[in-house]
Amino acid sequence: MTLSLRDVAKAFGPKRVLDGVTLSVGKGESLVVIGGSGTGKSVMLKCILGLLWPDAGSIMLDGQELVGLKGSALAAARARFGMLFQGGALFDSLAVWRNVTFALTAGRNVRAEELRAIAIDNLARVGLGPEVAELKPAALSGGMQKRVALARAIAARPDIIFFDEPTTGLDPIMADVINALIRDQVKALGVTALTITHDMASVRKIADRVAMLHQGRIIWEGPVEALDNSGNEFVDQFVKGRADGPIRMAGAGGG
Ligand SMILES: Nc1ncnc2c1ncn2[C@@H]1O[C@H](COP(=O)(O)OP(=O)(O)OP(=O)(O)O)[C@@H](O)[C@H]1O
Repeated sequence: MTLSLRDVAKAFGPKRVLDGVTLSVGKGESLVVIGGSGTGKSVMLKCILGLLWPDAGSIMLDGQELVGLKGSALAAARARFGMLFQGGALFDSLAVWRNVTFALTAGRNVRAEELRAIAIDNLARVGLGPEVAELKPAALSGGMQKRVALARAIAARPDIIFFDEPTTGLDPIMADVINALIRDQVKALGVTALTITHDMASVRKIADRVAMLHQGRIIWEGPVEALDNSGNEFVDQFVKGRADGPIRMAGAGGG
């Protein structure tokens, strides 16, 4: 599946958050969008998911315009999406296997034993044993919850998966494990992936290609190998995590 944004704009009152975002992700490709806090990464993702409507521009999914879709047409497009949210967003009252297969039951009558088997298969893909299937999310560590959330994101075999800050709240070692699982599963399933993050370790591990959002536009994009020699001073400052440079953050001090 190919996803392409063209001149996408979104403002909240006088505040222009997206100011003409143009970006594509090709079939089977893993694209990571980086950018500082408040640069509009989440707003961009919400526009793609149909949770916000852009003021202008086009978002095409395999040649179909998503902007303006409603009702069953929007639901059909979304059925091709998988998502891993920042907090994992598991349902506390449901056993892990119910969480993993949640999207598979929508409007269909599938036998519990069949769902449990699908859950166990997808849990194995993220390194979790079948005993985890019966537990409630609250009984799991943060790292295990992320694994379950990843199992859920892949269980419906979506055409494209969106990862929203997939390593938030994890220690660096667990973050590396999750990043490796994401990369391996995305490649194994041949799924298209779009990730938003400011975690450079994630970027280096899961990106084929990187795009940087700054002041409402994509100011640089290139293969992950080019990140350290981008020739772009904004990218350079971000990648190296320097307070000093062309990017001025509110509250960061300096001039
Ligand atoms: N519904 C809304 N109404 C008004 N302003 C909004 C709304 N949603 C987002 N914004 C503003 O848009 C800007 C971009 O927010 P967004 O959450 O997309 O940033 P981000 O790049 O995802 O940041 P972070 O990395 O910190 O999550 C912020 O200034 C935010 O306050």
